[in-house]
Amino acid sequence: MIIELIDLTVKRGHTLVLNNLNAVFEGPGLIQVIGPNGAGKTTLLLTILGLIKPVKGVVRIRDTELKNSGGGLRETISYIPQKFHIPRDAPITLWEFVESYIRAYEGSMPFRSSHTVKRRIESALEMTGLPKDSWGKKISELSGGQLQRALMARVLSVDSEIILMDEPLSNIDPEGRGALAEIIGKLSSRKLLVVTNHDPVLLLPYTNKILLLGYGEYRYGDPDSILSREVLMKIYKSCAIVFGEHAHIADWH
Ligand SMILES: Nc1ncnc2c1ncn2[C@@H]1O[C@H](COP(=O)(O)OP(=O)(O)OP(=O)(O)O)[C@@H](O)[C@H]1O
Repeated sequence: MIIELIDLTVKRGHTLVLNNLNAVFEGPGLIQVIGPNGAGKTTLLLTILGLIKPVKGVVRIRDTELKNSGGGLRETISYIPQKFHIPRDAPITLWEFVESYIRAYEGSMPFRSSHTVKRRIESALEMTGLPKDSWGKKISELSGGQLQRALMARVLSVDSEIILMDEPLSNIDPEGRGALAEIIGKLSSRKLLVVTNHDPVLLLPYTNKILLLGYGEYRYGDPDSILSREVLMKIYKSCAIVFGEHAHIADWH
């Protein structure tokens, strides 16, 4: 799968967030999208999803095998949002939260047995480290980190070719972060993942390219070229703390 961003220019209100952005995300592989708060990471994902209309330029999503085929490919995208509001009185359990995603995602596909669906839900919940005694809990009673894992479980339970993840590790404790990073890494060998992040280090071993956004500016390339002292200091300014030849991003997110 390929996502092409061509002259992509996006405004939120009167703010120019993305300015003439050109990049090609090619899968399978992991693309990290980094940048300071408000740089446009979420905006980019929403634009790829077609939820925000660019003022100029286009997003093209196509299959490497079916060049220029177009049409219908948006169904192959899953999305993990950064914020997910659950009404306090929502009656749905964690199990049903994942199940409903499979049913919605595969609504138009041939009927699958409840047994297969059950196995996929169990496996997705286990993979994300959600304990069995939480599976029957109301989704509104989960902690922020558990909800983040539940969102990941939903995506793992289906087989989309492209997955957009908005800060999937941000609410997770350090041990869980390592485990989820490993899951993300494994997925990236089969799928195209576009992951926004504030700290690129954990996912670095799996990362093909990094897109660094910086208020209308951007840099796109191999991790080595983007995580260089010069590039980070240009975008993060005083928050890029330099230790010898290395730069560290101190981001207040
Ligand atoms: N609904 C909205 N209406 C108007 N402007 C918005 C809206 N949502 C975001 N913005 C603005 O768009 C710009 C980019 O926001 P976005 O959420 O894409 O940044 P981000 O890089 O994801 O930030 P963060 O790291 O804080 O999650 C910011 O200036 C923000 O204030």
